[in-house]
Amino acid sequence: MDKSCDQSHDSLPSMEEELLIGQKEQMPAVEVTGNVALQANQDSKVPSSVPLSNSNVVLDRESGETLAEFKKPIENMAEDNPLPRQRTDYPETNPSKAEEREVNQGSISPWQQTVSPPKREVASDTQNPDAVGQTQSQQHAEKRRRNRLQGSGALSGLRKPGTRPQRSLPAAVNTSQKAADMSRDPSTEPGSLENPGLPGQPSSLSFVFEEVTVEAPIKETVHLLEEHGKHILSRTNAGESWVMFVPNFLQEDESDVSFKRLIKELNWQQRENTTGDGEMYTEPRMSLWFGEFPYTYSRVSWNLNKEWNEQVASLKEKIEINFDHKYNSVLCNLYRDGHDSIAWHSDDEYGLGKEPNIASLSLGDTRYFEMMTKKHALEEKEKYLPLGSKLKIPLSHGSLLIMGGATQHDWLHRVPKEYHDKGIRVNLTYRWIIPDNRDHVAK
Ligand SMILES: O=C(O)CCC(=O)C(=O)O
Ligand SMILES: [Fe+2]
Repeated sequence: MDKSCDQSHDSLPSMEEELLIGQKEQMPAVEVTGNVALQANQDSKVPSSVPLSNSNVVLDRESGETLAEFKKPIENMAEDNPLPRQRTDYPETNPSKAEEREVNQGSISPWQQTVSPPKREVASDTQNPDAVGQTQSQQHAEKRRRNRLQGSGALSGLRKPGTRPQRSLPAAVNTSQKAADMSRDPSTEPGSLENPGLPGQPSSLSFVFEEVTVEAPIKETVHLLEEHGKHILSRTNAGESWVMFVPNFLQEDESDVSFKRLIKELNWQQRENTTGDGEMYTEPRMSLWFGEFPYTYSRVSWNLNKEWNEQVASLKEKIEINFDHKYNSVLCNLYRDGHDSIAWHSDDEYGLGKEPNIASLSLGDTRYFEMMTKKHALEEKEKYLPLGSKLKIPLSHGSLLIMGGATQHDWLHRVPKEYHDKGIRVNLTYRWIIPDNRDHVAK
């Protein structure tokens, strides 16, 4: 266990709402431009057939030097990888296929349950056999009672802590338009209890209601974590989950130099991956692996790469000295702009051991790192953060985030796409591959 982490205070994360999140732009002195094609063609230095408009060129603002050029395959950039990099070590914690898709499409918790609405309901008390013999006020009271019961029944027992309640709102539908549709469903055939109109025709007196499940306009609870220090997230049967956040781990000038060097010197690659259904997709980011062992996550494998880049190695040493923890490998990620992302996953490969310690150093534009508890952890009793809520950590230029304890077992994390101007961001996630487990890195 990381000694320096044990020494630090176990403070709760800030409970501020998302509204308080402020963008602290810390743009290093580099410039990304997509207009080089135009300039190049005007200068006639580049053959016009070269499709440069599909690329980002990174310029050093001070020297004007080109640091790197990244191709942007727009057709692949539009979508995030369709499935998260979900590992299979702990199958009971994995969201189902359908849930995984939801996770990638939006901010719905993967364990959120959908309330199946009853197909149709008749909302006309005047046609209701139960209403016969009742006075008008009795009928109104009965109607209110039914509505109350119906309202509570729609959600009872189905919603788990932390999920957004789904409200079933009745939506009036045109009965004549729906007549053909209704005749296919015996329970809504006119004349049945559900639809007391005459057989063969919809009742002119009754309104046919269709229950539509809509997202309740209730904001998901999002906690912003931006305070320096160790934060205990949860305690479950698997143990304590914690993160250590050091917003200014590197000085500004050290961050700037590292950022430029990493962009320029690393042989960044955009990898192809495969979904659980066997569909190929291009990862929406660039990456590179350094380590004395090969590494496999999802269905992407990296060969061992012992030729450590000098800057990546010296940053590793700096973290090791400060936090008394050793790392023997690193997955480097480069997010070209806000369209690049990494989907919900946990770094829980067997080769990383039971309680992986992962040190994540960020350089360049600030991106939000989001965390949420896995399904199984929701059932646990002891907790600090309300399980099911989401955590947002602004990973800024020079910041360090260490994840430890049961975090990979009980929590998922991602860097979502952002649909406003975002510059390049480099992230180095240092890990320790247990030599004895190295042959089982792939699952
Ligand atoms: O870019 C980041 O901050 C996260 C990267 C990550 O989660 C990973 O490489 O496993
Ligand atoms: Fe990760």
